Amino acid sequence: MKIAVIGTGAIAQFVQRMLPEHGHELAAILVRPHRVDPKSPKSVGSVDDLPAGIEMVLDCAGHEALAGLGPDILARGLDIISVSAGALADQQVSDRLDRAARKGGARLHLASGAIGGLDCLSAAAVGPLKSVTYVGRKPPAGWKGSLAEHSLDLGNITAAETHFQGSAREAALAYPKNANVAAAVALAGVGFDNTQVRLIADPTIHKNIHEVEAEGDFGTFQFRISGTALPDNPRSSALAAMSVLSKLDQLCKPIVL
Ligand SMILES: NC(=O)C1=CN([C@@H]2O[C@H](COP(=O)(O)OP(=O)(O)OC[C@H]3O[C@@H](n4cnc5c(N)ncnc54)[C@H](OP(=O)(O)O)[C@@H]3O)[C@@H](O)[C@H]2O)C=CC1
Ligand SMILES: O=C([O-])CC(=O)C(=O)O
Repeated sequence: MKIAVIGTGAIAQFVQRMLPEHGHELAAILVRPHRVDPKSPKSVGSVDDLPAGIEMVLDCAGHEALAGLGPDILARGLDIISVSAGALADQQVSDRLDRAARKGGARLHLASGAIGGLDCLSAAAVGPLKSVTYVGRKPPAGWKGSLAEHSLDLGNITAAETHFQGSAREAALAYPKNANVAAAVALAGVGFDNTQVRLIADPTIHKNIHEVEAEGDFGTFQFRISGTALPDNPRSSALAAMSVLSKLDQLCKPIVL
């Protein structure tokens, strides 16, 4: 496929690097207008400047990019694969994306991101589900630049500290760079308002640990992943970048899991 990637950060760089190996062509890199690289013909500063023939847009940039650029892209009939599930916690953003996708006959595909087990949760939700809880635990550096800094001295904590407890909607809105997993779990399971979330800064760990527990007519479910962060961003797990490519692969296959 001929691909446009939004962003040039840790996830975007990983995805851009891997595209040829997965049989795709990186045709454009969509950045903020003032970030356009005059030395790179692929660098564009607006949806209008995307070259003809793009078949898929990969949002590797976060909530602001999906909320700001997503509707225009979808309304033009272009599908998006996005890492920014948490942006949908804002009902207005979600409605705008939904309307644009219907108008353009396009689809917004949410990458599973740094978590797994979403297939099990969404099947179990048919049951229905009784409860879903998600606990996100990262080393202090993984919470830099987030709301955690308001309640914790991240550089000096010596034991695990909870800095957020509430619904997935509150988590996703308050932690746009850290709680997309909470949003994905919510969307697969019992929704933004009924998913209970706890976020923890833990100086004793070196991985991003995500745990989900669910209960319902299907039985019980426990999921735990200990994810390696991307070298360029301790906030983001490598699996989140990998999940963009695996979603892209799935969309290209005649037989899908
Ligand atoms: N689903 C999941 O499990 C996960 C999701 N994420 C989401 O992915 C996002 C990106 O992660 P990561 O790559 O590590 O972050 P980085 O901070 O390394 O990179 C973010 C990139 O996105 C660009 N960007 C942000 N907003 C816009 C915009 N409106 N238009 C164009 N470009 C934009 C930034 O450009 P600039 O420098 O100009 O701001 C930068 O190039 C996170 O913010 C988070 O929301 C992250 C981890 C896991
Ligand atoms: O990358 C991770 O481990 C999780 C993350 O940032 C998110 O959920 O937004």
